[in-house]
Amino acid sequence: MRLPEQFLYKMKKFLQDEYEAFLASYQEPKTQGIRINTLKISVEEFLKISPFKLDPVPWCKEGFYYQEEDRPGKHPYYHAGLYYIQEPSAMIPAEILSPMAGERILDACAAPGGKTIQIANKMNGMGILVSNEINLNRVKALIRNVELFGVANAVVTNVPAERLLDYFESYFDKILVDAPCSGEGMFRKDESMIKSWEKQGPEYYVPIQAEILDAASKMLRKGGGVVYSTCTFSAEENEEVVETFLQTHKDFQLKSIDNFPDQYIYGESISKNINKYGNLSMRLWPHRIKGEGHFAAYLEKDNGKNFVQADSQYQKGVAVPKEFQEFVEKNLNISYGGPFEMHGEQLYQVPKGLPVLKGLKILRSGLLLGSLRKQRFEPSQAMAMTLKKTDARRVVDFSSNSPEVIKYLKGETLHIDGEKGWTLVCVDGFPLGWAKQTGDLLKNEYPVAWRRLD
Ligand SMILES: C[S@@+](CC[C@H](N)C(=O)[O-])C[C@H]1O[C@@H](n2cnc3c(N)ncnc32)[C@H](O)[C@@H]1O
Repeated sequence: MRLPEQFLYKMKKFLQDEYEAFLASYQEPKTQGIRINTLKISVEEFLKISPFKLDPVPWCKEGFYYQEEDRPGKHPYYHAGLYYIQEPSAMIPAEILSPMAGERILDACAAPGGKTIQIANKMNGMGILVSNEINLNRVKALIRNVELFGVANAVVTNVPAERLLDYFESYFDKILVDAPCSGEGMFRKDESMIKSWEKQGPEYYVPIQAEILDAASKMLRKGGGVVYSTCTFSAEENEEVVETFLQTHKDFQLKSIDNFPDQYIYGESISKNINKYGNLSMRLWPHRIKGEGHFAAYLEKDNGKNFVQADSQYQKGVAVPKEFQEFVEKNLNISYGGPFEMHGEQLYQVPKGLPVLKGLKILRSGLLLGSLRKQRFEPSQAMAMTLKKTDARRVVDFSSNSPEVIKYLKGETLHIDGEKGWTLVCVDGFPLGWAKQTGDLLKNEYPVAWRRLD
């Protein structure tokens, strides 16, 4: 791997006696991890059925390293949303943010969604999660992940994070700014990042990072907190962004990050080499830990106002459509409470307490339940992925090593007898998607875009 000269020069100056160890880390294989999706299964239960040998990630109790030869993305449990594949050091920002059930959280730069899913796990379906991404292609991956991992309380928006300020001033309890960055911590994982760094290095990203962080500061309520994180090593994009922010935002202070062992997080020799904020922020270095590297800092707002909005201004829902009611009565063992919204022919269950979002580019307004077509309700894949096996009246449950499960994931029709109607297809008790039973055929309703090709 050919690392840019200018990058190496800066790292040598920065890391001093740790530089050689840092450089040697590029000879090591990249680290790979999964994080258990606790919206679907507890860590303890997953460990009982795990098809992989797993070693714990020290800073995230749901995170585990897997072995190089394993392919977790191919296993049916991945398609059931039981775990997210995530680089282990990328698990740290959401741990520091520490979102809780019932809070209002913004993930300002969210695609492809690893941290959004982690935040949603911690919120356990309660509260409001706004997941925003500027890039239309990347936001598609974000939506897919929100749906695959069974997140029901996320509103997915597709605007520059700064634009959200028009709608959410002083609204959020916590915000994650996992900022676009020069990606120096990605070189080992993805060599194409080296070329991109050569075109757009730290100086390109600093003003963008500052602007997003400034907008985030105004969307936070009094007493709220923003975690600023990057997957790059340059001090310009990390401690210096934080320092400039604190100089211009006197109502914020850096909160020390506790509960994480410092000796392998930043270390004496490095922190004395950066500004006074170095000691309060967190650095994961690839030569000190098993991970590709990350930066995170928690900025707390000790002033400002709380979001107050008259009830009349809250979004108005629609009455529950009778086609949906009929679907629920015929096919499910559960019921749904509102508020509901219709967008075109799509029916959503929206999280309670959103402000009026007229004019905002929203791609998902909470849980997409399905579509009303020709006076019939068709349930969505997103809905299937939020259900439990026991929630559906008709279920076909395959074992993870049965050939049928792969056939289903490839979109094939299956020859199976059963009671006519919508049927939830599961693997070892975990939903994968819908099928329609007609006579001795199970007609596949797994979305075309999700189907396995191999
Ligand atoms: C480091 S990545 C986010 C990774 C994501 N948090 C995760 O865990 O999967 C940064 C993202 O910010 C997006 N981005 C860049 N500028 C933005 C802006 N002004 N507002 C919102 N998102 C932005 C990029 O397209 C990119 O997807």
